[in-house]
Amino acid sequence: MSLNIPAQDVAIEFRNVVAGYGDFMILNRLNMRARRGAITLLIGPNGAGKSTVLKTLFGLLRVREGSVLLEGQDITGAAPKDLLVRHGIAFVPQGRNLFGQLTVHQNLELGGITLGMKTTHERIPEVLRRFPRVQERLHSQASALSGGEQKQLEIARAMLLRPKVLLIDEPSIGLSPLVVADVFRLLRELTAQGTTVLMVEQNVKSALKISDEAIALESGRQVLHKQADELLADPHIERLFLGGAHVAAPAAAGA
Ligand SMILES: Nc1ncnc2c1ncn2[C@@H]1O[C@H](COP(=O)(O)OP(=O)(O)OP(=O)(O)O)[C@@H](O)[C@H]1O
Repeated sequence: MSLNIPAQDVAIEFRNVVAGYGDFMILNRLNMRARRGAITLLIGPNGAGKSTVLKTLFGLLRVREGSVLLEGQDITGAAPKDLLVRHGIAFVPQGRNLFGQLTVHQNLELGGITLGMKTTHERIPEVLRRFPRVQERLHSQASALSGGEQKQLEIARAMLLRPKVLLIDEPSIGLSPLVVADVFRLLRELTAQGTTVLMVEQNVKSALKISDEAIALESGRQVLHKQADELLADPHIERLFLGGAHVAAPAAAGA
């Protein structure tokens, strides 16, 4: 089951993608499409291959078969640096990914290293306007920031490159619900400006509330692709993250 996205609105497409670690394949002929300018949430049980989708898209895992397309262009086999610089795909992985000993400003400078210092310095104030908490801590050591501020800094650093697509893996880990709400709000703002977001998040119900669409994976295949609000209203929603999303819901009594 899949939502029908007109070809010109498809930002990301996986066509029959096989990818994995060593001899063990995690994505098993995965077909999926994510809409341009939308937040698409990847859900599914542990080990379904959600993070593997992001890593494959960012060129960290080799595509063994099939192809990956960005706005209709074949990007299969491209290196992470090219995906970032030439194709505008940014990746914010799980956990902490900052240079803790450096200041917030220095982390931003490093994020813009491929742009050159002049452009980076022009863009830093522009990006920081959307991240007031990060701006306040500009000259602090990155490791001194709270978990939420660090995650915001990672997103700010990715936004310096004005990516078309932001891949974000489990942004809520270790953050309080209020801070998570802040991070989610920020992602919403980014899509309002045309960025496409593909997110993996265990906090499924909160994430669905700010997502447009959701794709459920099981054993490296898409088993469902629906509007986020439709899923939220589904009384059997738990099956999506426990597995069994493809099993038809029991018919309501009298239906
Ligand atoms: N570096 C690695 N080397 C070998 N196997 C790996 C590696 N990373 C992940 N795997 C395995 O690949 C499978 C899919 O992992 P992936 O992280 O994509 O799952 P996921 O759907 O994101 O689930 P989770 O919610 O558990 O992170 C898992 O069985 C995992 O053990």
